[in-house]
Amino acid sequence: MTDRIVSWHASPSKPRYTPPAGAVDAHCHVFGPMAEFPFSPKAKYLPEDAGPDMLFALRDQLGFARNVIVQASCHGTNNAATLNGIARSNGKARGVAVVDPAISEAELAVLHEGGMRGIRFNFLKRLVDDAPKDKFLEVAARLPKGWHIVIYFEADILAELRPFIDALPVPVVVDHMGRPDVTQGPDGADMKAFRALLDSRDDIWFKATCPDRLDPAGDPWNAFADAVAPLVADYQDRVIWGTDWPHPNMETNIPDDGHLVDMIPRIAATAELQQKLLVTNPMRLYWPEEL
Ligand SMILES: O=C(O)c1cc(C(=O)O)oc(=O)c1
Repeated sequence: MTDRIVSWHASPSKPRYTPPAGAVDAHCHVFGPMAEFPFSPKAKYLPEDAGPDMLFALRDQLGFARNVIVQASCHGTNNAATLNGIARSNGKARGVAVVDPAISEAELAVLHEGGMRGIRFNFLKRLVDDAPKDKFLEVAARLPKGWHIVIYFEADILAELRPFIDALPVPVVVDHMGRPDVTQGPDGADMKAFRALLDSRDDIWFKATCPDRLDPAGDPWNAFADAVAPLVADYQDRVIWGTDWPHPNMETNIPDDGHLVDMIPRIAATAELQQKLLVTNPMRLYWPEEL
């Protein structure tokens, strides 16, 4: 591994769109700081430090109230950096862990105490060495009460993953909609397959995230808006939103986070949809005791 990557915008703009009170950035990460929380020896990228102070400053600038910090693959199965971010948030962050499937119930309870409310299974070959479905199913069956599974995969393996997803015994949240080709439009093959997945169970949720990763035409990401708005409207009670800051691996076309926030009214046109996307839905998953 060579140089450390800076994958985030140096001076994101102030968004024109103002999120509703209590809005949750429900997909973001922290990197390090490395001196305190070293990266995994198996990490596929080595980022510069992007710690909790930076995350919370961005949260405030963008007009959000809370964060869900998802353990990034560069930290492997050591969740210390993510737990540190949650601990320093004054109750304004919760998280999703990545665990060794052999983790004990006692260790899972410690993660729950630390604010974790789910675990992530990552199927992207460029990010992880292996994704053992049998072991994932085993640990999925013994999660703390109320937890869910976050799953990250690309559209071309959705068909192959269907039996595995069907067997997951808790609610499932799909990262970045399983990376559909948004240039196919709202009725393209990838969106059809993803809708079929959502129709197969009413406890499969998704993140309407990452125009920067999914729309090759770049900002203002018009194909993303066209393809995703109907999905948000049709499945409005099980969709959440996040910045994806600090945008792991984005070395070119790094998004302006203010512009990402300005995508929100384009995929959720009414105040009612925005309230569900940014407040009600993420609160149901991450702070249900407050509802
Ligand atoms: O597409 C990616 O490169 C990516 C990586 C990670 C991670 O490294 O955890 O998380 C994401 O949400 C997206």
